[in-house]
Amino acid sequence: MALTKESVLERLRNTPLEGGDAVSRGLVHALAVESGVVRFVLEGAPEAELVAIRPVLEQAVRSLEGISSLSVVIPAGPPKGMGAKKPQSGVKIGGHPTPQAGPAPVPGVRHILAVGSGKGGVGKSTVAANLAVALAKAGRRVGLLDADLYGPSQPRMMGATERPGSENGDTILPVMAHGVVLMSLGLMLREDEAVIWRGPMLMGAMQQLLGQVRWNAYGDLDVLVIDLPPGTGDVQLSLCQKATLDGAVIVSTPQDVALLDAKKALDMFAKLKVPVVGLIENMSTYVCPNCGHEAHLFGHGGVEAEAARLGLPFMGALPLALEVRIAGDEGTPIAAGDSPAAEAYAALARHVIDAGVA
Ligand SMILES: Nc1ncnc2c1ncn2[C@@H]1O[C@H](COP(=O)(O)OP(=O)(O)OP(=O)(O)O)[C@@H](O)[C@H]1O
Repeated sequence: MALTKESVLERLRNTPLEGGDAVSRGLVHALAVESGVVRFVLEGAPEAELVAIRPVLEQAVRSLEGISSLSVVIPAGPPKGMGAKKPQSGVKIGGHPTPQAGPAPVPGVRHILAVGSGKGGVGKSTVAANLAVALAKAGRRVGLLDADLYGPSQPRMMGATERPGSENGDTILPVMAHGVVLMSLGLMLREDEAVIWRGPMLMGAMQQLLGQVRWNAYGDLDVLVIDLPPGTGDVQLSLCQKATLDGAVIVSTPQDVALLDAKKALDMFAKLKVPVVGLIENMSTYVCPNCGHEAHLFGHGGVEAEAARLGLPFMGALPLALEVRIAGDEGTPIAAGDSPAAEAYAALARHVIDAGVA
C-alpha cells in the first residue's frame, strides 16, 4: 500500500493507547505526507502524556512501508486552556545565599547530570539542550536548568519565551519546551539585559534555581540536566555544595587548547567527587554538503584519545553541521526531529541511561 495520509491515519487509529487511539482523541494535527517524509504535531493532552505516547506512535508509523523520515512535534507549553494558571513570578533571583548544612536533594528530582566544558563556545549548551530533548524522547521525564547565569542561551535554543510564574510568590514554576521542563534566568530578563553579579550573588541564585523552582510541577523528574557555565568557577562550586550531582559530562572540541581546559574541568569534578559519565567531542568533523569532502577543522579524535588516557568513557563524536546551528538559533533542537544528528543525540541519551544517571 502506498504511503499516504490515509495509511498513516489508519496506522495511528490501529495503535491502541490508554483512553483511545490518538486520532479519535484528536491528538494528531497538521499531518503531512510527502515523498516518504511524514510529519505531524501531537497536541491536546498534558505534555507529559504526549511525551510518553510519542515513542509508541513513532514506532507504529516507522514500520509503514515507504517511509524515509518521521517528525512528531510536541509544541512548547501547555495547549490553550490547559495546565496550571501561572501568574507572573514576582520572585527575585540573585541575593546572598542562605546557610545550608551540605549538599541537599532537589525535591522531585531523581538524578542530576551536569554538562560542563573547560572552554567557552565548544557547544556545551547545544549538547545540554539536545541531550535533554533526546532523553525526553527516550521516555524519561527531564528538566533542564540553564546555570550559565552570565550567558543564558537555553530560552533561545529551546524556543521558550514564556515568563516563569509563581503560585505563591515564593516558588517559581518552570516552563515546558519540547517535552522538557525548563528554567533559565534568561526567561526572567530582557534579551539584552546583563547579569553583573559577584560570587555570593551567583551562589544565592544557584541555590534559588535548585531549591525554589518547583521542578516537579509537571510530575517528578528522572533527571535534571544542568547546563553549566564554561570553566571552573563559583557556579560550579556552589552547585556541588548545594546539590548532590550524580554525574557530569564534559564537552570539548578536539583542538589542544580546548582539551587543555577540558582537563581542568575534569580535575575540578574529581576534586568535588562528581563521577564523570563521559567525554563528548563536538564539532569533530565537517562534511561539505556540496561535494561530500570530510574536513577536520578543529582536528579529530583528540577527545577520544584523552578519554582513553584517563580511563574515562568516550560517549561519541558530533559533527560540525549547519543544521545543528540553525536548529539551535530557531529554538527547535535538532534532537527533536528525525535525522542522523538526532540519532547521534539519541545514542548519547542511551549512554546516560545505561550509566544509571537518567
Ligand atoms: N555540532 C555543531 N555544529 C554546528 N554548530 C554548532 C555545533 N555545536 C554548537 N554549535 C553552534 O556553536 C555556537 C556555540 O555553541 P554553544 O552556545 O552551545 O556553546 P557553549 O559552549 O555553550 O558556549 P558558551 O561558552 O557561550 O556557554 C552556537 O551558535 C551553536 O549553535
